[in-house]
Amino acid sequence: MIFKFKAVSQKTNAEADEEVSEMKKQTLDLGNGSHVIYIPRFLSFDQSWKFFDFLNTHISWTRPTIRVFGRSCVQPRDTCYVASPGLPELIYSGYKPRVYSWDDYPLLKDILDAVHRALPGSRFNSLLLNRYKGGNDTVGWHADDEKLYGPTPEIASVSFGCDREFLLKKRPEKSPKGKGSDDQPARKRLKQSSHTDQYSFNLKHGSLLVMGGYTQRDWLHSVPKRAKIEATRINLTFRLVL
Ligand SMILES: O=C(O)CCC(=O)C(=O)O
Ligand SMILES: [Fe+2]
Repeated sequence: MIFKFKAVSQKTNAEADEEVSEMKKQTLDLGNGSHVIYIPRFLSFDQSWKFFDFLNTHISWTRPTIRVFGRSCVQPRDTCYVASPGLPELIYSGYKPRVYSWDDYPLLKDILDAVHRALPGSRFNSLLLNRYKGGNDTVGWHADDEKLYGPTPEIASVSFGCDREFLLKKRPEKSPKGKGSDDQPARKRLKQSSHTDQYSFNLKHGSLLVMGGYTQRDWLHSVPKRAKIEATRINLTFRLVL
């Protein structure tokens, strides 16, 4: 069944429930209390292009200098940060983004409302936007495990524009001293870390991906470079700052 995103307006609870139940939802249990939900057609194709055009043109994008492994470098993607007033400040990779308000971009509030309707019981109050202007733009392996999100952050990621691959890989397990996996033969280690330790999603235009439970503690994610891609992708990650 296909989820159709109609006008962004107030809906009755019954209408909202119907919308959510019409969406094709795939859940992936990553084990040990981590999971991912993927809804490929969260927003309709046409509506999503309207959102893309608006965001591409009107968001106040910046490409900041960040610090990675002790070195300064230009972040390989554009970014913008929106949050409700009075929340603790976000700092990542030594960079403290300027905070825009939801009132600066009412359309983002509409997308937030649609996310809330799709995920009853979840709440988000901040949003990190990323724009990848072609396949050289990327986000390296990381977890969104900043303290301000608490121990089990839920992150709702909406994508527009060009499809990009999104990878999830298990963090290497910390082994107790002296009993590390280094003691095992290489062949056995390889076997153990082979199958379900990495997943790939092709994040489609108008899709919603949700990372929940302990995903930020136990897994890393990335959007790798893709030399042949020239088109732009915009990604919105909604988060709850506690
Ligand atoms: O672009 C994406 O799909 C992921 C972005 C991301 O991981 C982040 O902003 O922390
Ligand atoms: Fe992330």
